[in-house]
Amino acid sequence: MSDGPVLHVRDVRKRFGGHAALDGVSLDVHEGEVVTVIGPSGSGKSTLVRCVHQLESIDGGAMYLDGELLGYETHRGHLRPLPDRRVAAQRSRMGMVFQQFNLFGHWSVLRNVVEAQVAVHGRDPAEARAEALRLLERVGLAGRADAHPRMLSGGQQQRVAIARALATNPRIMLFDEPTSALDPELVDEVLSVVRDLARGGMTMIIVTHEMSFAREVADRCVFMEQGRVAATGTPEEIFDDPSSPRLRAFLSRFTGKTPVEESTS
Ligand SMILES: Nc1ncnc2c1ncn2[C@@H]1O[C@H](COP(=O)(O)OP(=O)(O)OP(=O)(O)O)[C@@H](O)[C@H]1O
Repeated sequence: MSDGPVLHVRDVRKRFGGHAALDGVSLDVHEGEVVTVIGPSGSGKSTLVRCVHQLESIDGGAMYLDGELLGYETHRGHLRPLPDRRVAAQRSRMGMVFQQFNLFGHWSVLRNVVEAQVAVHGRDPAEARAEALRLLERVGLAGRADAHPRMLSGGQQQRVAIARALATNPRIMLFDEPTSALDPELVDEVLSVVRDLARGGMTMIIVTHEMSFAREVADRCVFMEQGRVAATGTPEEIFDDPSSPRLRAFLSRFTGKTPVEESTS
């Protein structure tokens, strides 16, 4: 572990065909910090966390976890991609929660939370089971350990996914719109688990369209637009005193307030 940020993202670029999904994104996330990422559809929010989790390769820039370069190593003075098993090891130091839960449907809830601990971290199965039960308790699902995911509501499935992501004791949690696939009445139960993690000092990046939550839970908020970080600041700076007209216009969609027209942008 280094004294620097847990996650350091420097000038990261990602293209899909001719389109720049990330156009030079830089971001530091420090120990215990909660960073929420907001912005219009297609602005690159999901791509950013997917690149950090190495589900997408990057075309430029660099990312470091605890000072260690992600996805590449230096070999004879040149960078080369890391072998898959080392990518997997780096990935296992981050917990990712997806919009669509991505649980294994043929496994019980308990096994979903146990398996990565045993397979990736080589944890003793009995220890992994005890840890999984502790985490299921933490997300309010200790009583559903033997259920299969299809027997659970979307909100419950997402809480299992959070428990699973926590089970490998990650340095950082990455949430990619964790409530977007949920019926409105199930959103709060998931947000309250994320809120508890924030209070507990977990380092997190949360991509979300839930504006009041993005404000409430964040130490720092990032507004993305067209593959760039268009604004970053404290929740007060972003939500109460938005510096750019485009940020104001974006926020007005959620508050219903009309932004003040300005000639420059
Ligand atoms: N696998 C892919 N192949 C091609 N284009 C992609 C791919 N993934 C993302 N993109 C494009 O990259 C851009 C950024 O997408 P991304 O999903 O990161 O945006 P977002 O801000 O998360 O949007 P949303 O809020 O709708 O989820 C979009 O133009 C999108 O169409």
